[in-house]
Amino acid sequence: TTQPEYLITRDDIHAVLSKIIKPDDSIALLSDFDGTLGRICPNPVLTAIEPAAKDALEQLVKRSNIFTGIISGRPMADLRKRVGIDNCTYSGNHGMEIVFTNKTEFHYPITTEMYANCTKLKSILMAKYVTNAAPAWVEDKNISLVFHYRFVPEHLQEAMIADVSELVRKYGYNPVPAHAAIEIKPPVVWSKGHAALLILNEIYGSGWEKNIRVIYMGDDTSDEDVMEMLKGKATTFRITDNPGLETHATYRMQSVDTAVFVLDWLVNNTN
Ligand SMILES: O=P(O)(O)OC[C@H]1O[C@H](O[C@H]2O[C@H](CO)[C@@H](O)[C@H](O)[C@H]2O)[C@H](O)[C@@H](O)[C@@H]1O
Repeated sequence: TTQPEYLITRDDIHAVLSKIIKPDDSIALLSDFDGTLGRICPNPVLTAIEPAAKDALEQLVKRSNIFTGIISGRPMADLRKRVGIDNCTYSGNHGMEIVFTNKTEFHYPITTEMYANCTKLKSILMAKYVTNAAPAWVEDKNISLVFHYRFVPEHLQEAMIADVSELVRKYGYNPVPAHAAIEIKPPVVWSKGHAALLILNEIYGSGWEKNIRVIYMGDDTSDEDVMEMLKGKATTFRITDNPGLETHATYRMQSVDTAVFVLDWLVNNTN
């Protein structure tokens, strides 16, 4: 299938943005965090928001015609701390947790059985795969897990991914590929895409797609849910260094630097 345009240069991005956004438009800027506003690094505790992204966001949150929201796989509290900007809506755990600027919170209901399975799954994964020989590790996000395998020798990774995915499915959870990791999500019909729609409906009311310009940027498989669900209602950018990657996004672009360029463009070209 034909894939969307791969925007390489700043001129490419400028040309696209100036076509879709006029200075006085009402804009909803939604973004992913890791790999979009902060660079992917070996350990999630080391990730910080790119200083230029923070500078731009700090200016954008003050604009009355711009709404900003960040939707991440990280737990909400961790995300909020790492971004560190007030007047921004935060959604964590792949959309299952949301906190609006007026402090209203949304939590997708997780059953006791799901919590119990998550705990069981964690201890089985730890016992089976977190060894000196295969230094994988499990990130516990309370209602979801991440199995990180970056430091597992490459020749062991493929079989390990298959085994872990099978085990996750056995416990009714969903394994989703991520950067050197498997995101382990609870069996619920709720994604970053559902969170994006909930946020937009909450902020603007139904029918927002007629008069709000929505932008979404993200770099991972879980961001594809937003790109698919907002098709025709938003302009979405998939960040990837793989020119052959298939995506639901409107455009593809290369890196955190290009995401920062989008933020700076909004600062300089909107009122
Ligand atoms: O939805 P996001 O904001 O993109 O968060 C997705 C996951 O990000 C983190 O893991 C990823 O980034 C780490 C830091 O760069 C990297 O070490 C890891 O390999 C990546 O998978 C985070 O640890 C997860 O909880 C998030 O779900």
